[in-house]
Formats: sequence, C-alpha cells, structure tokens
Amino acid sequence: MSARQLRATASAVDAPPAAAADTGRRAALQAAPPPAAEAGSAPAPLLHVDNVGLEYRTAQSVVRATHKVSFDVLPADRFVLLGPSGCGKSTLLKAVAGFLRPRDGEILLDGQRVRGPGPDRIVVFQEFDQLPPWKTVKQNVMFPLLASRTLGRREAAERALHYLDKVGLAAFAEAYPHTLSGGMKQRVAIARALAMQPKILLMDEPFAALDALTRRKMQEELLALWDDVRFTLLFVTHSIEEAVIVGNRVLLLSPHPGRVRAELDTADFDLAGLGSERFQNTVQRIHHLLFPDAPPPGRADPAQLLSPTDLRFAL
Ligand SMILES: Nc1ncnc2c1ncn2[C@@H]1O[C@H](COP(=O)(O)OP(=O)(O)OP(=O)(O)O)[C@@H](O)[C@H]1O
Repeated sequence: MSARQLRATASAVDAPPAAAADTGRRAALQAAPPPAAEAGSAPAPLLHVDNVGLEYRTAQSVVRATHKVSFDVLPADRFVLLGPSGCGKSTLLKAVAGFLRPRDGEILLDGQRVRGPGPDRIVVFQEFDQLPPWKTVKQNVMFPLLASRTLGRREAAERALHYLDKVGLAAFAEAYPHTLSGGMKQRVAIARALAMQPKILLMDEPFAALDALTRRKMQEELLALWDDVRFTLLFVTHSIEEAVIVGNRVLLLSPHPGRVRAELDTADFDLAGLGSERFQNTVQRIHHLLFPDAPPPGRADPAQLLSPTDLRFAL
C-alpha cells in the first residue's frame, strides 16, 4: 500500500464523525485511489454499478429495494456491501448476477451491460443445501463446468480436484455432501464457484449460518485463497467486523431502501488486528455512520463475530 493510500485510509476510518459530516460523508470516506491512479492510469472497473434502483413488483404493491446506488469494483477487489437487514444488499447481488433487472440505472461487467445470468458471475449462498446431495463433492464441483460446456469430463475432473485442493478438501472428493460439516459444504461451494473461473465471485452472507469460530476460520481461509488466486469478490454481510476483515473496500448502505452512505478503504485490516483498539474504533465509527443517532455498540468480543455489531439486529 502506498503512503498516500495509508493516509487516505487513516482519514477514512479515524476522522471524527463530526468531521465526516462537515465534509460530506461520501467525500470524506471515498476509497483511496489505487497506486496506478497516481501514475495516471487507473485500472478500468470490472463491475460498474451506476445509479441503480431496484424494486419488487407484485399485483398489490411495489417494494423499492435500492435507490440510486453507484459503485465500481476493480479487478481483484474484495468489495463488501454492508448494511442493515432489508437495505437491499442481496437484491443488489441478485441484480449483478443477472437475476433481476434494474428499474433505473445500469450494471456493466467488463464494459458489457448485464442482461441476465452468465457463467462469468457465480454466486455462493448462505444455505448449506446448495449442493445436490446425490452427487459426490467432485461431481458437484464438476457439474457447472460440464453443464455450461466449459470443459470436457476429463478436464473438468482435473480442474475440480485442483480447486478442491485449494480449499483443503481433495481428500473428500468422493464423499457425499451429507457427510460434510457446514463449513466443509461452504468450502465445496467456493471451490465449485472458483472452478468456473468467473470474472467476479458473488457471495451472499456465505458464513452467516456457521458458528462463530468456524466463521472466523472461513474468513481466514477465504483471505488465504484470495492471496493465492486473486479473484474479484463482491461479498454481502450484516456484520461490521466481517466486512472490515474480508473487504479491502466496503460500501455502507443506509436502511431501506438502500442508498450509499459511504465507501471505506479497509485494506489495512485483517484478522490479526481483530481485537486491537484501532479495529474496535473503526467498527464503532462505521456503526455511527450507519446509525448516527444510536448509542455506540458494545465492544465486540473478538471470539464472537456475531457480535453486537451484527446489523441484523440494528434496525
Ligand atoms: N422477492 C421479494 N418480493 C418482494 N420484496 C422483496 C423480495 N425480496 C426482498 N424484498 C424486499 O426488498 C428489500 C430488500 O431486501 P434484501 O433481501 O435485498 O435486503 P438485505 O439487505 O439483503 O437484507 P438481509 O440482510 O436481511 O438479507 C426488503 O424490503 C425486502 O423485504
């Protein structure tokens, strides 16, 4: 990280809330430009979300999920959408995946407008039942490669084993999903997604159903995997701690309907700093940005990632 980025990061997370309010939250907390920008050649965004409004329509009602949300995800970003329940995080992810068309604005992936689902965007969900139980672990990882005709059977098997090895499950290739723990099932889902070598990996609260210690371990493994593979990640969470650990950039969304509250550069934080004063102060500051009128959250117990700053309960 450049000295300039470090300074920008510090001003983003250490500035007092009043200062953020004075200068405009978005401006004060804008992510630092990547080093290439200093040389005048900023990388083009891989994902460009421009003024996107999303809604659900039924015969009886219209539910507005997001309002004029804009952000850019750069190649190899770990970009996190953070906000309270109902602010439209999952809906945004669904729109990027192509399952939902924006009511307003547009979503571009690699310069192309997103018009529907495609193998260049793979979603990992929270649920443990995303793996067909009648297929072995290896067959599960191979399935999208074969179904999309990306690879033939032999190459698909090789690639499946390669990614199962990366998530530490090569020894379980012939096992069936019901014999695996929740964390292992999520690893298989991650291996299956990465095996498709998508342009962007979409994760919708992938660790939320795991116990706190397994969740922490999975965060650690995800970061190690990213270090190894350098994929581009769009990750949804309620948990401020998880957002700060997993993301190098975090977009804060206001309560329903979701609007952009701020964008933070969090590249400087990792699991090692979890209990530190600086980490805790950052968590509290993010909480304040989301809920300026609420009392500050209690200090998070580093052993408990489902902490008072889990925003499911923050409305
Ligand atoms: N299928 C649907 N039909 C109608 N409204 C929906 C549907 N899915 C979501 N919504 C509404 O859209 C809004 C945004 O929902 P969304 O699930 O995207 O929020 P979220 O931030 O992901 O919440 P959570 O963190 O609780 O998963 C909410 O008001 C929700 O009730």
